[in-house]
Amino acid sequence: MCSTSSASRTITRRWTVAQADSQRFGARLEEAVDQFGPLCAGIDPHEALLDAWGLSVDAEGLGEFADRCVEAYAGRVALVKPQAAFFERFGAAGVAVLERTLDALREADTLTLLDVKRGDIGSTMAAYASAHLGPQAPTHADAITVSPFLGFGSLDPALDLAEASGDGVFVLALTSNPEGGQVQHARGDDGRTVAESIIAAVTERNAGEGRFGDTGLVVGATTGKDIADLGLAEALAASRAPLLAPGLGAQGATADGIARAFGPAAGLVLPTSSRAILAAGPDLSALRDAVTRTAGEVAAALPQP
Ligand SMILES: O=C(O)c1cc(=O)[nH]c(=O)n1[C@@H]1O[C@H](COP(=O)(O)O)[C@@H](O)[C@H]1O
Repeated sequence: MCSTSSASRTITRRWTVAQADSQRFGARLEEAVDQFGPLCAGIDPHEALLDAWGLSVDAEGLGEFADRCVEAYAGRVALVKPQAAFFERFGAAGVAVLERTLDALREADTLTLLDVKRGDIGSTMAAYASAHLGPQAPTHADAITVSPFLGFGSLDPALDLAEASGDGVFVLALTSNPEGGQVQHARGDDGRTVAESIIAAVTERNAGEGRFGDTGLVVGATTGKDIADLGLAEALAASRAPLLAPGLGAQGATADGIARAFGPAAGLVLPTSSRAILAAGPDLSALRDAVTRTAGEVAAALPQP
């Protein structure tokens, strides 16, 4: 009797842990990458792309653009990254399109990373986080990008809400723009670069997690020379952080170049492309072909463990 109830408690506990685990962002991402490969496809409705697709440069054109992206991306890639700026520029109507886009991808079981690069003092950060993380959030994504340059600790409200709700956070570390080094390569009193300190803080958060922790890092696909010069490849490989690597295609990075640049960390990289894929639109089958081709190139260059 006693042993039966202890066995059933063990089974219940195992089930609860397994259920919680499958709801964690890192676990969901791992499943998606296993199924679709590591490509993250971006939705960046630049004005030039709206024009090229024959759409009006307003919330209506934006809505048609985003709907077409959902049709092309859903069920074809591990992760889709809408860039909030291109929606917010159209005000409330643009934000409504963003909400509808995130909901449609969720309905299709495709993970979303909302690129909002939020960063503020902790109390304000909590409000930013509640806009996007957790099921109560009006503009809910599976993960968001955040900026740690007000100090890593200022991100705590977002990291804590993500942990509580099973969502993820991607922390900027080494960005793809040339100006980033001015801040990210600077060294603190301990001799470490800012980028290295951010990687260390994320590694601490991901301790004990599976292949992907819930806290990712953003490391531009074009930063190969910096990764080598600053000696960061081993630290990235040990971080358990999904490594969002924007810059594939339009910014000059290639899938093979990303594999070389990240070396031992290559198995954690999510190469990210927006304009290079979107240039294939507006024709839906051409857009789908571009997604499939890019996903194939990325999967071949970055074999999964
Ligand atoms: O956080 C990002 O996504 C990001 C970080 C970075 O270092 N560089 C970078 O380009 N990005 C974003 O990634 C996307 C790159 O778009 P494409 O250059 O068109 O592929 C844009 O949405 C950028 O805002």
